[in-house]
Amino acid sequence: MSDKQYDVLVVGAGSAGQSVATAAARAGRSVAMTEGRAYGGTCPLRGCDPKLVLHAAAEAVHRVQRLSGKGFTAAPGFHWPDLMAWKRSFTEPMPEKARTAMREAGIDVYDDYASFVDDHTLSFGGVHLRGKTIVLATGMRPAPLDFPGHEHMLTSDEFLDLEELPDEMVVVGAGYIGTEVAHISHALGCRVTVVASGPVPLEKFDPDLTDLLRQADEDRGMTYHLNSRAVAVRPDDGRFVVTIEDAGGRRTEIRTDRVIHCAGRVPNTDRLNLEAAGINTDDQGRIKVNDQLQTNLAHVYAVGDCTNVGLPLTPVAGHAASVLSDHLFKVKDRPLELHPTPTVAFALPGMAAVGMTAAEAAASPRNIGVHYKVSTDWFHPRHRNAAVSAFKLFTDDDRGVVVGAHLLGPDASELINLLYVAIRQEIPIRELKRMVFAYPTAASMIPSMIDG
Ligand SMILES: NC(=O)c1ccc[n+]([C@@H]2O[C@H](COP(=O)([O-])OP(=O)(O)OC[C@H]3O[C@@H](n4cnc5c(N)ncnc54)[C@H](O)[C@@H]3O)[C@@H](O)[C@H]2O)c1
Repeated sequence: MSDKQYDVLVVGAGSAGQSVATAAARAGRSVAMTEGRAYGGTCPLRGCDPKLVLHAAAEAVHRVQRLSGKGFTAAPGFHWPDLMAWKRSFTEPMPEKARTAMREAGIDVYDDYASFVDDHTLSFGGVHLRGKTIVLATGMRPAPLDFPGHEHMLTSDEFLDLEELPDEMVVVGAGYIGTEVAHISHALGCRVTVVASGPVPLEKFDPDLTDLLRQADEDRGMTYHLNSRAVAVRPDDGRFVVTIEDAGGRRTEIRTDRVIHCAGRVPNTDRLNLEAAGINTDDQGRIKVNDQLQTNLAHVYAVGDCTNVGLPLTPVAGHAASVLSDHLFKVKDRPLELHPTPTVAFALPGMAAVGMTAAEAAASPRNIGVHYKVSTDWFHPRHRNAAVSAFKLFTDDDRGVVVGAHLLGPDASELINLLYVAIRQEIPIRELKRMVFAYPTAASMIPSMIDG
């Protein structure tokens, strides 16, 4: 028996949930939404925004460090608590702002975790609410770990709230989050050891570029333990000892101030009681949806990081939410357009990729050209005395277009967007080579990136 019925129930007030809820309200639907944590979700509170505030500071210091002896005579003074206060000026207003925006849009807002009672009914905030349509946008969180002492580690969320930057830290995991935490912390003065489960950091990026990044990191004093996993953590006189194990089973102990858990994330689906509704998930617990973001139940949709569609990235969630809103509120049906999706790891320097990967190029039956160069001595990186710069482009030589781009170096995070446009719009290579870009910018390297 439900207390009230709505046209649309939205679970999760991150960017995807807010976007669909607002579109529903604008379309005249009655809407209730609920959020178990603070309104706003990962990107503005525990992800992109606070990370970028820290990264901007780290990048500034890093650039000065690279120019030491080339005009700079001293490292800039740096005070972590001031940076945290600056970060909080972004994060702290967000929950109230987001919650108020939802209420002003006419949405009934709740602050609780929702769980299914039956396929049309959710329980939250002490009530049972029935939705004609239900949208799940619950996001992800740091994966629970099971090795002894894992509770002594700080999650990446907690790293973003540290009151003091430790002198030393061990970063467990070298995906996007581990790499970003490691680079930010190292640039700002922390001695960093990275425990990477694979042969390179950032395994989802191009292996040649990730190896170059690792070499540059080691040259400036970061320590990597590759093909290794953290298997235990124990407190030790105000510090911590991490036990790591390599692929051959050899164990090493590392003593450090803080241990940061960057060992993966899981979808927030376990509290939803999906079984009560009979909603299917994949083997990683992500909600299975079709290309209209519909689950196996016709009236239940899911969007964003909690689904099995697209990379767990903010712009992907934003695009999916907009496609779903148009579909649900009958503006128009349009396809998800997620290929290619540009992606950036905010390392120092940045790593970015879009389109065909090396593995896909090797397996492709097409005539694929590979244009790989270490470009550290090209003008743009050299002006900045970058430690490393490199690119790898894949071209479809029958069609004369770029199909994949992989970048490491200063301004990679911006340059990748131009290459995304080139790939998505299938701009002929002969056109790209004729374009006159502003000089000396990162973009001005594009015509020279493709041989021939
Ligand atoms: N800049 C960005 O766009 C950005 C930033 C952060 C996160 N994200 C998104 O969030 C997702 C999650 O990122 P992530 O970095 O948390 O996860 P990830 O899965 O990319 O990396 C986690 C790594 O930790 C390793 N690992 C697991 N247990 C370990 C252990 N005991 N010891 C050592 N290593 C261990 C895993 O093998 C994996 O390589 C990414 O796929 C990305 O899409 C994107």
